[in-house]
Amino acid sequence: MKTTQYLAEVVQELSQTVHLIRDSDAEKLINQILESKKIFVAGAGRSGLMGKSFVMRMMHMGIDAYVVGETVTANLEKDDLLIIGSGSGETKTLVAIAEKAKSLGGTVAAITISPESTVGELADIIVKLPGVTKDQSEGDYRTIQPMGSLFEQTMLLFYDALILRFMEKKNLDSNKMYGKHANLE
Ligand SMILES: O=C([C@H](O)CO)[C@H](O)[C@H](O)COP(=O)(O)O
Repeated sequence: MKTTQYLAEVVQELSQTVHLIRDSDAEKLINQILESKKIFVAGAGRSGLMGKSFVMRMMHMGIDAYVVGETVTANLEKDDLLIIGSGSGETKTLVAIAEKAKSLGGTVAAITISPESTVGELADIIVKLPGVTKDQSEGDYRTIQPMGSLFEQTMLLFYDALILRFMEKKNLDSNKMYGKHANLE
């Protein structure tokens, strides 16, 4: 098959996953972000890369947001929210980070394929995304893509959709947000 035919298949998979996400879950997450003082986003590997792009856009909206593990990341306190993006919900470093956040009195949200996973069990808010886990052992969705690619792509687009919902709620537009874009690049 040609590369563009594969691309069309990927887009087709993504257009189907959209309908399997519950808006009520997304709205709970949005409201919690709006109520929280600081927002932390954690994820490993590719799931972590998607989280980084979400933090960047939150920063553009004026939200006090951090990527867990960066040199300049602030301390998590009681009124803060930790968002963990993990397909499996079993990545060891993320389990430890979720436990630590809970012990500090923070709220934990999980974006995952597996609400019944360890991270899912620790979370106060869960957004279940369709896909299959990286070992392809869990998930109720079939994909032509390797490992957790479908989940990771869905998560990136879900994060971008959350940003649009925020922009609507906070009456922001791209021009206002661009004023906060890095200019030393
Ligand atoms: O990097 C990853 C991998 O390439 C899977 O497709 C994963 O995102 C990383 O290993 C984290 O896994 P999860 O916590 O299960 O998302």
